[in-house]
Amino acid sequence: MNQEQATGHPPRKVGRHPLIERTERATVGQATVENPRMSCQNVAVYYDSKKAISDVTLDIGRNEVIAMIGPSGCGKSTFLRCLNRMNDTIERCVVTGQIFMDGINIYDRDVDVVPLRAQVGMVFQKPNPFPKSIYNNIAYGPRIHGLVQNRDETDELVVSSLKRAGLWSEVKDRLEMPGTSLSGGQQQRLCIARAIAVNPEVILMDEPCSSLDPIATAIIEELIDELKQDYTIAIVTHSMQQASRISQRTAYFHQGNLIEIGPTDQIFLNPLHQLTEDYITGRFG
Ligand SMILES: Nc1ncnc2c1ncn2[C@@H]1O[C@H](COP(=O)(O)OP(=O)(O)OP(=O)(O)O)[C@@H](O)[C@H]1O
Repeated sequence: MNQEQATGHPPRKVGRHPLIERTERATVGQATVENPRMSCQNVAVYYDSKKAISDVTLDIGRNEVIAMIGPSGCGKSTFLRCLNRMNDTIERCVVTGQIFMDGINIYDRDVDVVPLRAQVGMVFQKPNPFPKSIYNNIAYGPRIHGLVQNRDETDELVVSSLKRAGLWSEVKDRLEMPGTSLSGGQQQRLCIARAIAVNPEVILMDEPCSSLDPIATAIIEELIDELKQDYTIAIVTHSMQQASRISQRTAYFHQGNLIEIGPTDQIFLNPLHQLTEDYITGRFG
């Protein structure tokens, strides 16, 4: 009698135990998509001689929310920071491989990281408004990048960015107040509005709700769902419930390897890899 006959279930495609698969590098699932927004090829990251990310090949689709999940220290944030070269700001961090966007490898020597980081914006774990007014938190980036020429254009962009981030009605009467005077959830939406104001194509979010209460979290999740109509969003989250609520694809990382990538429903309901299953069922992590 074979396994399927014995158990009523088809055999797992990758069934060996995680502890004897430590050296396995191949990603299971569909890493490529048609017409990707970004395409990562054999990306590895080192902090000094320590390898934090090994050979990740993964497409980021257009207008999708892609979630990065995995146990603490598996490299989710490190990988996310590769997508807009934020790792360049970390001393002794070296990134190898290629990440293509609009046919250009963003790691090419002549790529200017300033416009890249506008095109691929970032929202951090802890809201980090500038020590400026709500208005100037939004206006600063567009002025620096030459996206606005006068006060009327700036006003218009500030209003539209705050509206898109779902914050306008809450702040329209206090635009001159410091950004830091807002609640944590409002500050995080201000940071999202700030990212939106410089006309990004991709928004990276590194655990954007981890410091927020459930109500503020629900508002941000709703916002992410709306924003995907116009942007691609890559989000690192510790919350599997959050990943399943908001993302269309999920990438599971383990010890610096991209173990599995696939449609979010499949990852949570019918993962292909034993390591993914162990993580989502709470066996470790
Ligand atoms: N600036 C740094 N210098 C040296 N090592 C680092 C640095 N940042 C991260 N690392 C190491 O790289 C590995 C991956 O870390 P990373 O923060 O990317 O993981 P993570 O999955 O996002 O973790 P967490 O879920 O806990 O935030 C870890 O071993 C970590 O200690």
